[in-house]
Amino acid sequence: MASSKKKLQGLVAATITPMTEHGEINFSVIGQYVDYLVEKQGVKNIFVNGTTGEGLSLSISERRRVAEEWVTKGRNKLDQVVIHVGALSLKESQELAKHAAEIGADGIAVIAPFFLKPQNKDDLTDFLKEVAAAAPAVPFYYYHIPALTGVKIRAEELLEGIQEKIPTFQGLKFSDTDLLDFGQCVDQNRQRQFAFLFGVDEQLLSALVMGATGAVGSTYNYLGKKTNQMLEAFERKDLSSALNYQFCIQRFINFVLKLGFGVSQTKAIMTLVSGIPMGPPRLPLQRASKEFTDNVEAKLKSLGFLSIADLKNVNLEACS
Ligand SMILES: CC(=O)N[C@H](C=O)[C@@H](O)[C@H](O)[C@H](O)CO
Ligand SMILES: CC(=O)C(=O)O
Repeated sequence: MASSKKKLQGLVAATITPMTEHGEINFSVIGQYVDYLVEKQGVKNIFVNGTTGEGLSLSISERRRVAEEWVTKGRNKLDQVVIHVGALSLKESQELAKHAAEIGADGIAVIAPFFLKPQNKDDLTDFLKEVAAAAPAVPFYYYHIPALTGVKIRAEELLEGIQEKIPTFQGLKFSDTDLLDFGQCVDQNRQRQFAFLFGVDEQLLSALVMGATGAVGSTYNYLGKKTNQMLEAFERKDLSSALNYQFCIQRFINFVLKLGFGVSQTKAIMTLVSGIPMGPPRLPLQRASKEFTDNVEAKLKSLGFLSIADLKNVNLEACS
């Protein structure tokens, strides 16, 4: 087990859950997937069973087995493995939190319950506190993703006094475009050693300026290397290069967003770029179309994200 005390920083890939053509989890490629992230993308942290991993579409027993496989295959290769253990049922969430602790995960994260919803900050804190208490030695992260949960309680408000309620509270994964809220999370907690992990990949540079300490996202599976270049440029205060990288990443994300982008498309893109079969998503999601994949392939090549050796008649707009 990696040390749980060190701060989670840099890029964190939100892992895809690979599936077979029959919709079963394809555990056999997870080892390869770890090596790909580390060796080809320079990404050494992962966020398992979240949005991209279709965590809420898996059964509890599947979620346990997926978490185990990532922890096992990531041993001595990855820096940190964070498991998303959010669920609608507090009991299930606690079971998953306890399990994550048993298998030696480096952190757990929880979204707001999104069917019967918490009405205010105190309701949400009470829920999170009970989950965190099931894994009292594991760093705890709140996963703020209001567009998907429909729970719009501001993160800045939630963070106020949270360490008194949740002693293991370690940070926030902020998947929203409200940079006022994000900035205030950072500003009001400067004395604390929280991790502020931004989750909107196309806007990461703005969040770095606001004080993000790292980022969790789906695109770091295949744009990790490019995004790491942006982080390095930002680190050495070369903002003009950092902006070039961000614009380059934006050109790609903007392109796929217009085509219709979500978890299914992430699976298709990762299959294309890594060569590791991610398989189809699970219902209610439908597999990405062949047309989408073809379009993306051409775009990736024109941006220089994929080899152009076998591509003809492409208008190159490669990013340096
Ligand atoms: C809603 C969603 O899945 N957000 C992801 C993580 O939070 C991001 O990584 C996005 O996929 C990415 O920023 C592209 O919009
Ligand atoms: C993107 C992200 O963080 C997730 O898949 O949960």
